[in-house]
Order: sequence, then C-alpha cells, then structure tokens
Amino acid sequence: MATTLNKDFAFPSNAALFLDFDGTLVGFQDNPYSVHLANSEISCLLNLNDKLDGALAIISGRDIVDLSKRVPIALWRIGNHGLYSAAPDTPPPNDLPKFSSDIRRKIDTVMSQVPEIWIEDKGPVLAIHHRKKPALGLAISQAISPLLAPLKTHIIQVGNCVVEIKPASANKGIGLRKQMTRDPFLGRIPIMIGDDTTDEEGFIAAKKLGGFGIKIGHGPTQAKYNLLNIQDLYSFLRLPT
Ligand SMILES: O=P(O)(O)OC[C@H]1O[C@H](O[C@H]2O[C@H](CO)[C@@H](O)[C@H](O)[C@H]2O)[C@H](O)[C@@H](O)[C@@H]1O
Repeated sequence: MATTLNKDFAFPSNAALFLDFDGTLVGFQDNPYSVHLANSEISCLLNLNDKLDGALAIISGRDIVDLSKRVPIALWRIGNHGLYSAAPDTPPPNDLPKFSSDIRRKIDTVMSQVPEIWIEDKGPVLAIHHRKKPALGLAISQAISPLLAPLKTHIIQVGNCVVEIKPASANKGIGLRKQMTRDPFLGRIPIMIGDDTTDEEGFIAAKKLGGFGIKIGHGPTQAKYNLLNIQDLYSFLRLPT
C-alpha cells in the first residue's frame, strides 16, 4: 500500500525524474488530440529540468511524434510505452514500423460491431479507445486476443478506457532502464510518477534501480508513495530540490 506524500517530503537532488503524461501531467479528455499542458505547467517542468541538470523525461504510451507536439522539445521524450525516445532539442523518429495490415484488417472487422469506439494508430502499437463505453475494456480485450496469435510478438494491456495492442518490448520499465544508462540520468535515483497500469512497470524498474514510484490516485500499486491528484503533483514538483 502506497503512503501519501506530505509537504515535508525531501525531493532527492540527484533524482532522475520520469513523468507519465495522460492522467499524470494532464487530465483525461474525450479527444486525446485536444490535450495540452498549460503555460504554468510547461514552466514548472522546464524549471525542474534545469534543477535536475536535464535528468527529466516524459514517458508515455503516446506515439513519440504526437507526444513531441504536446511537451517542450527541450525535454527528453520517451513514447510508444518506452519503445522510442527523442533527446532534448531533437525531432522524434518519424519512420516507425507499421502494425501488420493483415491483423489490423481483422481487428477493424471485429471492432466495427462495437459502437462508439475508435482505433488510434501508433506505428507498431494500436490503441482501441472506449471512453464513451468505459465498461467495455475486458470484452474488447477478449475479442481481440485470438486475432493476435499469428503475431507472437504482441500483448494486450488494458488502460484507462483504452485497450492497447503492443509489442511485448513496449514497456515503460524497459524504457526507464534504457534511459538510466544515458547521460545525465546515469548514477541518479530514478523516480517514476504515473497513474495507470502501464506505469506499474516503470514503478517496478525504478525500485529495482534504487529509486521508487509515485502513483497519482489510489488503488493497488507497486509505487511506494501516492499523491491524490494532478494538482497535488504540480505542488510537489514545485518543491525546492
Ligand atoms: O502513458 P500515458 O501518457 O498515460 O498515455 C496513455 C494513453 O493516453 C492517451 O489516451 C488516454 O488519454 C486520452 C486523452 O485524455 C483519453 O481520451 C483516453 O481515453 C485515455 O486512454 C493516448 O491517446 C494513448 O495513445 C496513450 O497510450
């Protein structure tokens, strides 16, 4: 069970910070493409990045190109659940491998029977969004599962009103570990902050490397600490380091 962070918490000055995007830095909306950071939130992240000498990364399930449109290019960005990254002031890779067109056709056929869902194409990852039908996660996942067998490489992960079909290597824990081998993250204490199922792999990896996780919200988690909501997170991020 996670302990709720209080105002006396000392933020380690040699931290390496990994911040999830949706549900952590920004609230959920029906349309993922309308989501953006407020100016005050951008300033907060850039200040913190300076204080940490650049050891701050946004790590998201979003496509790396889409993520790069929503967070400052001065920050490290890790997208597609850890598969691809972009260093500060560099554009994201734009030649991602495509999802199998054969399997995609089969998924489209099955999903065409389900009203009010839509499919987001993220290169090798697909996200089936069902925010208008929140209870459908398990049913979608069960309907899709048999179609993936020929791929052998892909797994299903159920998130917040979304069913993600992704290569097994698309894992925020793997992404975090890789990033911790790079300057200026190397030798620091990893702190992973997130709200959803995909962030749990990041919490576990941070712990194994001597750091810890912070979950936004309640619920079972591998994170050591939690914060109640996004507003509390920004108050925490503004604490002196
Ligand atoms: O790892 P994250 O940064 O938390 O990204 C997870 C998914 O976020 C987006 O979907 C979620 O947010 C949308 C906008 O608020 C919302 O409409 C949707 O229901 C949520 O699941 C994004 O579209 C996905 O690609 C990310 O994987």
